[in-house]
Amino acid sequence: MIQLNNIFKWYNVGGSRSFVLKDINLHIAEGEFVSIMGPSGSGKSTLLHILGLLDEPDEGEYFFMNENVLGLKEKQRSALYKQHIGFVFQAYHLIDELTVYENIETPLIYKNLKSGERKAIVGDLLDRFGIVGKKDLFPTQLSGGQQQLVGIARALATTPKLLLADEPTGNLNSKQGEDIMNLFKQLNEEDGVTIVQVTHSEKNAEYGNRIVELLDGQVVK
Ligand SMILES: Nc1ncnc2c1ncn2[C@@H]1O[C@H](COP(=O)(O)OP(=O)(O)OP(=O)(O)O)[C@@H](O)[C@H]1O
Repeated sequence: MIQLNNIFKWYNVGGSRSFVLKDINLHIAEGEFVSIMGPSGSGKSTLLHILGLLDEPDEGEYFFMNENVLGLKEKQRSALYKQHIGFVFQAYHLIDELTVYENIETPLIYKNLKSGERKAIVGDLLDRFGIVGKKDLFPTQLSGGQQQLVGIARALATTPKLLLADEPTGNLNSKQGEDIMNLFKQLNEEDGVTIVQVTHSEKNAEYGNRIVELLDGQVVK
């Protein structure tokens, strides 16, 4: 599903290159549940954003579902994202002016689904996540755990093949974190969703089946 070849990412700082990712080679097969670990600043989020087509490397190749992603035009890349990828952010990134229902519905509007279809999908997700009673509330009226559930429901609305999550439990208490990890495990095992998460937690990493360890922008394990 994912093949990264010799990926480099750098920023120009004070006239010289400051490398964030150095020669990353990574293969992730469909159906895997991978955890990216490593110290702060090692490049985990940058790598996840590149995998999610939200950022681009400065050098290297990225094949996602056999497409040479870096050769694509912005419009094609965004179409690929909308069709196959769901992204869950640590800080939820919900739209405060929209209700829970509308937040989950947003990616479906971008996908040009008809109102009736959108309604059915959002209804199912609200049900599955046990938040039917919250559908007319705004994000600020929810707890952190509930907001993250909405973030995950929104990421899953388009039934992505690949779910990317950047510290999805970072702002949650341990019970909420466990619930989300169990949900990821279930999505991976029962629905076949490929998952890549960034985590600082060994315990969370154990829910997956493989750990990729980054150190100073390089894969060390
Ligand atoms: N716009 C930028 N200009 C310069 N350096 C940047 C920029 N964006 C990110 N970096 C640097 O890239 C490095 C990697 O950042 P990244 O967020 O990928 O690390 P991380 O491993 O996810 O860290 P954390 O665990 O703290 O979230 C950091 O040292 C950061 O300072």
